[in-house]
Amino acid sequence: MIDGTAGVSGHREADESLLDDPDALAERDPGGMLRHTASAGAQVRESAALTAEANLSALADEGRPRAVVIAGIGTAGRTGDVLATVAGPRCPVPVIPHRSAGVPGWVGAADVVIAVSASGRSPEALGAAEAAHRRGARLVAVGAPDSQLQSVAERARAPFIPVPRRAPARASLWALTVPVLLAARTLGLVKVNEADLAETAARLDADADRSRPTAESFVNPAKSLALGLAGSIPIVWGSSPLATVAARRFGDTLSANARYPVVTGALGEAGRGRVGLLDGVFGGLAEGERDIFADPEEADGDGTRLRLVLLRDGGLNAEDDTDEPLAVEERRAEAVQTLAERRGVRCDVVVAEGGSALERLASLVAVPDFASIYLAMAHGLDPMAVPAITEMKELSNQ
Ligand SMILES: O=P(O)(O)OC[C@H]1O[C@@H](O)[C@@H](O)[C@@H](O)[C@@H]1O
Repeated sequence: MIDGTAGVSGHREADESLLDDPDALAERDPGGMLRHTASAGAQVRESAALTAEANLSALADEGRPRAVVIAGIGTAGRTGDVLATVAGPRCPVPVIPHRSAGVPGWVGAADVVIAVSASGRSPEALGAAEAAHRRGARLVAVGAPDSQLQSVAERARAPFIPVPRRAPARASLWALTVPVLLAARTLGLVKVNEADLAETAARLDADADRSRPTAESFVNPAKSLALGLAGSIPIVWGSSPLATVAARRFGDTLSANARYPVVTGALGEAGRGRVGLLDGVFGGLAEGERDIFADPEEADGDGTRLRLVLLRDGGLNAEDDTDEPLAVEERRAEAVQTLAERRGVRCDVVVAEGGSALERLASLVAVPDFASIYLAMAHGLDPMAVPAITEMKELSNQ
């Protein structure tokens, strides 16, 4: 056990046996990150109900906006990426996630700003809500009830969707995402229907069940993904725009929960650049030097290696002429798997399931979310405590 300078303690080598010991898991997760993450399906249902109560109909009175800006940081910011991908390339107006304070200079009365903050107090979301109001843009706010964000929304006479704060922002992705999607639906920008929401919630429940702490590693997809990643540098690539949102989300949770460095991105882009990582000192070069007769279970003392996680969409974009043809995405995914295999870089593949874009996204997010928590716990790290983020906020006075 090592004690870090910030009071975080853990061990460098992952201890596999911890993951199959429910008491040890409970002890290492005092804040209940596993429980919060397992509530994803419930978050979808609850947020759908809360959004219905908030009555967004006035939002549509002025018709279709020129553009929609989703303002927020961290997980709140990811909701903008989710909306952009679910709206897809056929969306009639630009959907623009915005992560810095204020709003882009061009935002005006013809636009809609959706300000999102789990705590209801991030300077980015508050600044955007205030700027939207000043400029006469339509505003929708999503976040903690009785927060500063709610006050700004009330002052602006803008709809506010209260999302109860039960967990850290990163374990509230679904609670924050659903109001954003439903606001966009009211504006006529996405086709998310009640069945899509119900099926997405059911998918999240089923994946939470497969990933539950009492399911042992050999049948638990999240535990086996975590153990595969242990001690490696994860490279997470998404085969499509939708899968890339899931890849970036896995980057967020691997960094914050497991405190692993991680490279994430779109496979299309990586294939023209970052795929070169597979040849480097953490990739093919390291694998080439490995003694093929060595016991793979032996402690991995001879260097850190890459581990590729490929999130494959295989979605329903065949008829979508403005999106990349499915066949290209599929060929690229096969190609990178071959490349990794030739270099001895191990690769995990998660394949999306489900009919709607939202459900497919859920199927690529759920198991990796749990894996990031199990990876933290295999190292004896409390997945909830993030002293570096708190310290950063204090030092930068935010
Ligand atoms: O959603 P809010 O509360 O604005 O927080 C936005 C982000 O803030 C950061 O400091 C972290 O806490 C992130 O996990 C979070 O997503």
